[in-house]
Formats: sequence, C-alpha cells, structure tokens
Amino acid sequence: MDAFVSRKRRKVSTMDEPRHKLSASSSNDAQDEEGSTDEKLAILASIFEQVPQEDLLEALLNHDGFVERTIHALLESTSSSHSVHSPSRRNRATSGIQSSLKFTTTRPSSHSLDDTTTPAINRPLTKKGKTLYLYSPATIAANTPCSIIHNFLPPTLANDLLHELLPETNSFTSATFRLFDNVVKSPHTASFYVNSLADAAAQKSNYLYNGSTLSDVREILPVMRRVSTLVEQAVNAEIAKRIKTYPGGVKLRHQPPGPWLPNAAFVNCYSGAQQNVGYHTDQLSYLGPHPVIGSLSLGVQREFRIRRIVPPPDVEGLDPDSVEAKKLKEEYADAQGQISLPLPHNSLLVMHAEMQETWKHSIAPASSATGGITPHPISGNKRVNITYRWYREEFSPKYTPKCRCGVPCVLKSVMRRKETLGKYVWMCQTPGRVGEPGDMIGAENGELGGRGKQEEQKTKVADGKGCGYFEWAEFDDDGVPMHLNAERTKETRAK
Ligand SMILES: O=C(O)CCC(=O)C(=O)O
Ligand SMILES: [Fe+2]
Repeated sequence: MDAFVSRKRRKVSTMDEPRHKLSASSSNDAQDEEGSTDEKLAILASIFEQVPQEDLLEALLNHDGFVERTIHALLESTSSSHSVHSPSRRNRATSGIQSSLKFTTTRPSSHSLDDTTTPAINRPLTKKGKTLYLYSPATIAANTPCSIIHNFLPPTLANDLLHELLPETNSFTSATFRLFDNVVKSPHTASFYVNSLADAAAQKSNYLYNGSTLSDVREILPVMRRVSTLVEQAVNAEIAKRIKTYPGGVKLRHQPPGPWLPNAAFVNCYSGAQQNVGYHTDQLSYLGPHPVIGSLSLGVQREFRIRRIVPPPDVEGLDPDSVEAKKLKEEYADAQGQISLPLPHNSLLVMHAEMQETWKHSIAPASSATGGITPHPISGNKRVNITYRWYREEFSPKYTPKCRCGVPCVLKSVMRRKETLGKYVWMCQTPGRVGEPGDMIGAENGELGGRGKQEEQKTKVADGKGCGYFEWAEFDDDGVPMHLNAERTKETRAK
C-alpha cells in the first residue's frame, strides 16, 4: 500500500469504537479491540472501496484517528457539496460509497450476515497493481470465497489454546511444498494433529505428502479438541449461510449432504515478521474436491493474501516485448488481483468450498515499511494458526488410484489450461517424466501438504523420478470418486 510505504504515520487514537468492535460478537478481547492504523484503514477501505488509500489515510488523520468520525465525514461528503479532497476524488468516493452502502457500520454482528448477501466473487474489486484490503465480515463474504468471524472464542479460551500450543511450536519443523519438480521448505514451521493415536499411526504409515510419509503426527491436545467442536459448529453455520446465497440454495457441488466434520489439523507457526508461506493451494488428495477449511488465528496479527487462479495468457509466437504481449501480461496480473485480509488474534477464517480450486492463498511477510508486526502479550512475535480439516473416508489412501510406481496418486485440479480448467486429475506423486502434465501444478509454491525435517529454507529435499501416470478424476455430486461408486455398485451386486 503506497500510503504505508511513503508516509510516516502518526499514532492514531483508538478512543472511539473501532469498526470491528461494532461488528464483533459479545465475547470481546481487549487485545483485538485496540485497532492499529492498518486495521482502521482496512475498515475504511472495505467500506469506501473506491477511495484511494492515501485519501483514506488523510481523512483518518484529519479526524484524529477516529474511525466513526471519518466514516461520517466521508459519507457526508457524498451527500453535500463538500468534497473530501478534490471534486474528482469526491466523485470517485461517491461511487465507492454507493456501491458499498449495504456494508455500512450498522450491521450488528459478524454472525448476523444476512442470507440475502450477494454470492461470493460478484465482481472484481481489485485494481491494477494494488492490494485491496478488506476487513469487514460482510465485505469479505461478498467478495471472496471466505468468511470471517472476529473474536471467535471466549477470550480466556483463546488464550488457553495459545498457552497450550506455544510450547508445542518449539518442536515444529519446516512445512514443505512442491515447487514444480522439487519439494522445498517453507519459511515457517508446522505440525500435524489427528484425533487419536491410532489415526496418528495410520497417517505415519499410509498417507503420502509430496511422495513421503510424515514422521511428525501428533494426537490432538485437550483444548484444541474442545475448540474443534466449536469450530465445527461455526463452520457448519457459515456453510449453511453461504449455501443460501447460491442458486438452488440446497447443497454445493461435490459436497457431502451432511455436516462438515473436522478430524485433523495442521498447526502453523510464524515466528517473527519475516516467516511466511508463499502463494499455494492446499492439497486435495485426502480432503476431496471443494474442501472447506476452518482456520483459527492466534497471537500476532498477520496478513492473509489471496488471489484468483487465472490460466496464463497464450503468448506463444508473440515477441515478449511487443505491445500485445505486454498488454496480455498486464491483463493477466489484473485478473488475478490481490486481496489482503488481516487475521487478528482469535479470528476464525473459513475457506469455503471453491477456494482451493479457484484462488491461491498466502501469509505475507510483514515488512517494516508496512509497520512490521505488533507483539502479542502472550505469544510475543509468534502467530499460531490451526487449520481444522476433514479427511474424508472416501479419500483415504486405501481407495486412491495407484500410479505405476505402486503408490497412491495425488489429486490435483487443473489450473493452467483454459480448455480443461475445472477438471481434476489423479497423478503420480512425483512429476518429472514424459507424459506428466506439469502444468497442472497449482501455484508458485505448488500445493502445500507435506511436512519435513528442519533444514535451510527452500532446500531441495526430493526430486525422485516419477512414472508420469495420470488419469482424469471424476466425482458424483457429493464429491465421491466415480471409481469408488463403481466398486461399491459391484460389491452390492455380488452380495
Ligand atoms: O497460516 C495461515 O493462516 C495459512 C496456513 C495455510 O495456508 C495452510 O496450512 O495450508
Ligand atoms: Fe494453505
């Protein structure tokens, strides 16, 4: 954000009600209520979507950092002849306000996002080369495949959970992801938790991530388990709200008809401002298509960045320096956009059904130019994140098609070719040989899934040759693989 980089910011007052307090549930947390300048700007940006961020900063400073007053002034400027700045800027502000009036500050609670909300991803809000900062739950739900609940847990429970996890994080190791043919280390650490020791043993022997099994699988801890039940209820309620906004309003494609049932969790730790995770999609192999993920943030607030997956333009045969090629590349960057969602302590972000197939996500490094990080009273410079997941029985490796190496395939969605976008493939865990659809790999950082031993960042840890196997993956409306349906039908007939 230019304003953050180029301007020295005055410490702004937090005496009025921060916007997120107005929209929070009754369980407030003193830490979250304080509201940094970044948060206040994010709030303003989510309401006045088309007002340039430097103008929002100016307006905030002109009103001594009081968010409410700034909002009123900006609203007034649209109904009177007084401009915020110049007339041309006022015009821009007006259209932003008009288009976002449905997200005014009167919404009483993040839990009360009504059922008439426009379905997600209604129109691209992102602008050339700019990051769009969204904060309010309603704006996030209306413009991304995510929803967010601020102040999710009772504050003491959130703190207990953080106290439970912090000692664990000391023995976490670097997460790994696939970058084209190689498995590389992410600059953050993580561990994997499942519901029982029996599940942990099964994970360690049967489940492959980027070609290897995990050595560090732990049994879920008592507070994490309690919180899992609350996450389960909240995520199911969020799914129900979201379904109502879709045409038909009954069930999402590839989703089982029953409730979402978390039974595993990756816990991530980001120690200090620089630890991050690059743009990626989460591995679908054991979750199935259109998975839902409940992601709880604790400790230091960090920025969650997302952008759309858009097949790259076909510039073959074009001179890379030609006007046409440059235009195509620019259009590609604009179409991906970049949206940033601040994730404060004790916020639950739900990544909904279409997220992993159509958007990439990341945790950005917090540069000192944008204010770095604010230490948390319990965790210091650490952010701890729990991603609750549902490992569906139908996607357990015993049912997964095997490649010619004899191991269960990985499930990927096609992202890089317009013609096959939206399809899925089962493919060899280790790409790299003739016939492998290398362009299926999801992101700069590929797909995050495996966890390895602590080593230097981005060290290559595996580049074995794969067999190149792949087959199209098909599912019924509930997301059950067709090959499993066929087997089940055979079994039923044999009985
Ligand atoms: O830390 C976060 O919020 C995101 C973590 C993540 O992307 C993952 O575990 O796959
Ligand atoms: Fe992820």
